[in-house]
Amino acid sequence: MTEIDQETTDMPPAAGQVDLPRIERAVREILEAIGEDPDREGLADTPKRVAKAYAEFFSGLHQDPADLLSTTFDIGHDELVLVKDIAFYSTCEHHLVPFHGSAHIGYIPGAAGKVTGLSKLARLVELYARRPQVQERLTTQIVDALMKYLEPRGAIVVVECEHMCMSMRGVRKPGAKTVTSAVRGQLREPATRAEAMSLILGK
Ligand SMILES: Nc1nc2c(ncn2[C@@H]2O[C@H](COP(=O)(O)OP(=O)(O)OP(=O)(O)O)[C@@H](O)[C@H]2O)c(=O)[nH]1
Ligand SMILES: [Zn+2]
Repeated sequence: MTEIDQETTDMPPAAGQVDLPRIERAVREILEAIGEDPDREGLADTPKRVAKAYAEFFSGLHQDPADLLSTTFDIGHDELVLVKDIAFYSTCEHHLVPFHGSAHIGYIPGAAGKVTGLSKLARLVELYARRPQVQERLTTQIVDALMKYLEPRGAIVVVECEHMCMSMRGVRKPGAKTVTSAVRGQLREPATRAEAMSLILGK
């Protein structure tokens, strides 16, 4: 059980703990409900494994973007910074199955000149991906965190994903890609936005 300080974070409410034994009990219950024998050899350790996996899949609930983005530096760069093709896995909050793809993140540093380490942008994607999610919220949470902590002139986030809930079940359309974008500040201006989009989409 991991406790966190909710006061100082902008994490969702009730995100304070992962109760591994409770997940184990629930997984055992699901195995029985689908007509399996949770005590057969191959499944004996499965509830434990799933509990550990879930703690990992949802670890972003217990992380605060402030911890990632509060260390910034000024390197006198006031043009677009773009990191593209940040691969990630997330979990669809409707079906609890994966969706996965790439995020592309760009921002134009603001008057304060705040620039963050490039890896922090990838960590920011992980932080929001490792929660029960929908792609639209993931996209806006990333861009809003950039705006809040880096105070840039503008920011853009484009996310492209395949959703397993559309591939392996339901409508069963493997390969269908969902693209979402969120754009803030100066990057909303047509010329700047077009430049960023052409850099993102020019593979
Ligand atoms: N907008 C959005 N929809 C999503 C996302 N992930 C899954 N969905 C959709 O959420 C919807 C849930 O629809 P429901 O009708 O409540 O659930 P369902 O009966 O399982 O739907 P089907 O997938 O059509 O079988 C589905 O259309 C999913 O494709 C996402 O990230 N964003
Ligand atoms: Zn889904």
